[in-house]
Amino acid sequence: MVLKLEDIRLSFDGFCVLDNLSLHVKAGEFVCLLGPSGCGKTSTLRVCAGLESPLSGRVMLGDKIVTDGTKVLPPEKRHIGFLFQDFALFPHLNIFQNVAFGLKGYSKPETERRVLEVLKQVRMDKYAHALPHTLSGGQQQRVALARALAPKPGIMLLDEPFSGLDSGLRADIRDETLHVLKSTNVAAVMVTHDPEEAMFMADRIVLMKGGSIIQDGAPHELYTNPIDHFAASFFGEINIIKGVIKESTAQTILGSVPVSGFNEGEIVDVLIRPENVIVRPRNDVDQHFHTTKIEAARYLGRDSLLHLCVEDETGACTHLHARIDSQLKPIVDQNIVATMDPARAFVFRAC
Ligand SMILES: Nc1ncnc2c1ncn2[C@@H]1O[C@H](COP(=O)(O)OP(=O)(O)OP(=O)(O)O)[C@@H](O)[C@H]1O
Repeated sequence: MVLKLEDIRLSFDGFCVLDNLSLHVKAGEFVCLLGPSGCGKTSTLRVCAGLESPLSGRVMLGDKIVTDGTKVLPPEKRHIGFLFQDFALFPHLNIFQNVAFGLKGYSKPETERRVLEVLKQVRMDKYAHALPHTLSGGQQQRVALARALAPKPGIMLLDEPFSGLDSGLRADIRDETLHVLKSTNVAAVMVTHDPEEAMFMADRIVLMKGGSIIQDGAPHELYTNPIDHFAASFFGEINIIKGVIKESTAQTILGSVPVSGFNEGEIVDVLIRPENVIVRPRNDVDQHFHTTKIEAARYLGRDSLLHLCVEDETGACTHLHARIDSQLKPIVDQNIVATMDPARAFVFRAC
């Protein structure tokens, strides 16, 4: 393991911010800390960096203990690379000097070789003599990445590094950052509150809430096998409908889902992603399906969003969202049949 956090407890003014948090990161692994604002992502990163003293717990970098309770090795002695939202380049130093700044104990020729090597890696070697203010935001972020990587850190810590960039540039820079980090095989821990960004970047996502880790796994595990309502709904909009347990299935207005561990007759929540609501035109043999109408259809580019009204036996309408291929042309008011793939639905105790 490159990084180990064990049972970290951190509080500010008596308010618990990290509650016995443990996290292990392997060599070359890209881990994203994901969660809503205030859940403790940045605090976790700051504990890794040595910028916070936890009440208890331990941090190890490789086999070295760098935080043991309140004994904290300072950040500059940890051999860690940092990349933050504000690039924090020194305005009076040119790009070469900015990157060379963190290289301690290198001879002059070694410094020159290493600086040009990392600038080349981020495609900024042509700008070695430029001053930071003459570069675009994306170029400055690439220089900041080169500066962080120059001393060959054991691990990189990234705190929302792309959030200051506009959306087109952000996509390019995060793609490039991922490839550069992967090519150097450095382990990385990145904070983000954007689930799409986490899925794009991460080998592993650590989902946090209220100072604790809720779920930890590969992006597809969190998306396809969420542990609870919060984890399921964090990765985008989700339909929540009621189900009744009958003979080991949750029976819903969109069909039944096989389950175990619930009591007969129990009311449960069934969570269905809009892309898992399947619609087709109603025909004569469909009497046993609930009456469903398309109330509105919105073209979103790659897919279309349908607002559906599914009527139950009493005529009450359940409003659901479905995402379908935008090539299909839905007709508003059309009578349809709505079902789902039960293997992609999530059943939880009603809350
Ligand atoms: N220096 C501090 N003093 C007091 N409270 C703090 C301090 N730093 C963080 N907190 C509090 O700790 C909690 C966790 O903050 P943290 O910045 O780690 O959350 P976060 O998940 O990174 O949020 P965001 O996505 O908004 O940055 C918040 O309630 C925050 O107000």
